[in-house]
Amino acid sequence: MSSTAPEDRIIDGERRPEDARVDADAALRPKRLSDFVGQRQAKDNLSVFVEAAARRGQAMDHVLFHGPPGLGKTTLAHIVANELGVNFRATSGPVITKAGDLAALLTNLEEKDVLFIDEIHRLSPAVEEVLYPAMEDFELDLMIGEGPSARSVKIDLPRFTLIGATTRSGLLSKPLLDRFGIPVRLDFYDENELTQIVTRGAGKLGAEMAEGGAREIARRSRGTPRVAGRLLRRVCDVALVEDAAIIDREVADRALTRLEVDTLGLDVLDRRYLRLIAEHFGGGPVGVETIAASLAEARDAVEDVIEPFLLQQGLIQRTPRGRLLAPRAWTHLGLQAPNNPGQDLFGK
Ligand SMILES: Nc1ncnc2c1ncn2[C@@H]1O[C@H](COP(=O)(O)OP(=O)(O)OP(=O)(O)O)[C@@H](O)[C@H]1O
Ligand SMILES: [Mg+2]
Repeated sequence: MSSTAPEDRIIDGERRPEDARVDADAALRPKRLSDFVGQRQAKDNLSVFVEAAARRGQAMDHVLFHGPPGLGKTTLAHIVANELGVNFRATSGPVITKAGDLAALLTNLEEKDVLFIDEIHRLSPAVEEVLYPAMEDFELDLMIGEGPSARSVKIDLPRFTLIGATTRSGLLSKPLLDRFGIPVRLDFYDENELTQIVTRGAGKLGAEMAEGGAREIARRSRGTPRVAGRLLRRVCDVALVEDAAIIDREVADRALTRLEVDTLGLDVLDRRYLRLIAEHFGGGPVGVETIAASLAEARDAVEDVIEPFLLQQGLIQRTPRGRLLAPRAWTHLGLQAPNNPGQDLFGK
């Protein structure tokens, strides 16, 4: 059995080094809310808050973007700063190791600026402590010195907007969560939205794309724009080598099949996950620890990278006793479900 590390998968939404160029590519990344496809509710809300802030002439309330990787959290953070017409300063949870690092960032902000903290669930508790009064009262409480001579000083900060992003909002402490006035959850995109994104992306890459080709790529992109962008580039490569003048459904299908991305957008690792539960655990329920160990993957990777899409697609279910294969997964694998499927479904 070939072992595909999560970071090697073409269809995982997680950011990879090769994406850096494209993610950061100013031409590909939508810059205005109106260019941003999908996430209708998030966009509607944000546009109201942006306008209200502009009318009041004040900093916008703090925003938390949460949801699976590659759905547009960083993109939206840039867009918000852009729409507000303010500076965008970016950092990330693991980079801020000391309270002083955060203090330095905060004191360098200008009035109404956006401070973006990616992977905000990875802030250390000591750094979080500094963040609370900064978010709430725009004050910095710093301890200077150590031991008996230590004293605390308060520094006023400009009113700023903190934008946090996380794939794991469950790991955020309650006090931190409570300080975000505008929590925004991003969800997987539907096929039409991704078709639009692929079509637009093909235009920017200068590729001839038929509607059927765009739709085929969209269908197999796991509801994730980053995956759509990645598949698009690979399909374009194949089309180039094949001398295909236009990318239609057949060209896209051939290319994606060659990349082992199946009709639901599942790859080798997803199918291994599903087969494992089907063939070794009779369809489940089986605990996530057991699954992770059997796949030789980290539990985090299983929960954050593999499962969200399988759950969203109704291929698996989460029960108190573990993961259970849904009827759709049996059909997709071309396997017969056991006679008493789902006997645990009703919490017996
Ligand atoms: N709605 C969208 N329309 C067009 N392109 C999009 C959209 N959302 C995301 N993208 C593109 O998908 C890629 C990933 O987006 P982004 O980096 O914002 O995701 P993310 O949610 O921050 O991911 P991560 O959790 O890994 O940080 C980028 O190339 C971005 O341009
Ligand atoms: Mg991001």
